[in-house]
Amino acid sequence: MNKLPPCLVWLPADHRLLGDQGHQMPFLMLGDKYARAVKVGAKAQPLLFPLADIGSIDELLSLVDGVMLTGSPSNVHPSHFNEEVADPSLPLDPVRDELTFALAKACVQQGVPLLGVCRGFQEINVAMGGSLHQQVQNEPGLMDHRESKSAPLEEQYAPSHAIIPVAGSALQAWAGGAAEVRVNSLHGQGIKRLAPGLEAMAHAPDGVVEAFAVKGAAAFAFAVQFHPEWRCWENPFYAAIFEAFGEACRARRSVRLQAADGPSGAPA
Ligand SMILES: N[C@@H](CCC(=O)NCCCC(=O)O)C(=O)O
Repeated sequence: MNKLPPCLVWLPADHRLLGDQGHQMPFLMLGDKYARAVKVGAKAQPLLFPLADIGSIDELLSLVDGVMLTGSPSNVHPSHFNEEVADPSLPLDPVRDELTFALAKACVQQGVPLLGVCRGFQEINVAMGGSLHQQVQNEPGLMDHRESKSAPLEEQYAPSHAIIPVAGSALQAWAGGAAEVRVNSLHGQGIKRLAPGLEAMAHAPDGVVEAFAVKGAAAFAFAVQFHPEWRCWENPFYAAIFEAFGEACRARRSVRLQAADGPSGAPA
């Protein structure tokens, strides 16, 4: 029996300047924990397409079985929801914005499994017509959803607040039917207006949307504001998210390989 090719998941890179002041160079970066969660949690092969641009999206999507939009210290540029930058000291990544907005919409249109995490969650919402609070902690009645940057990483990514799953949602199933589940929280931006094509799957105690599904999506199309990639193999809730994503990607691989073999199923 022929061995199946690996299940491939595209994770778009961050664009960052690294190096000493005055000698900084542009780098393309992907957080280890995102790639590791795809490999260990989804049992798929993480993939980078350096310098991928809007024009190459369709060609590159034909090569993969899923897309994961990761978190990042950079913010979605507020011009995408018609606002000026509130705090210019916070990092941006307009190159990433341009690719991921188009990529998220292409995944939904083409039925490519899509998982968004933190910044990726925010990107999908804005790409589909929603908006963000730029600094949730400054909004009356809302919590501070940021981490303590001086704390050890284990503390930064430890559960810090509860979320309440929406009854009947996929997130409630991933949480084993729990009425609430505790998650980590490392974000300053947050959903202000949920895009019309999205439906909330969970809220924080202050009402901030913490997870959503794409309405009527042909394939897996979910996003979460928290970080389930953090040691997902140690947390059944986080693990269930990546297991479901991996299953969706393997289903896509079957369809993709059949299409590559042609209508008769024989190699084209
Ligand atoms: N910058 C946005 C998104 C926050 C985010 O993705 N945090 C994680 C950064 C580090 C990591 O990749 O885990 C915001 O502040 O809302």
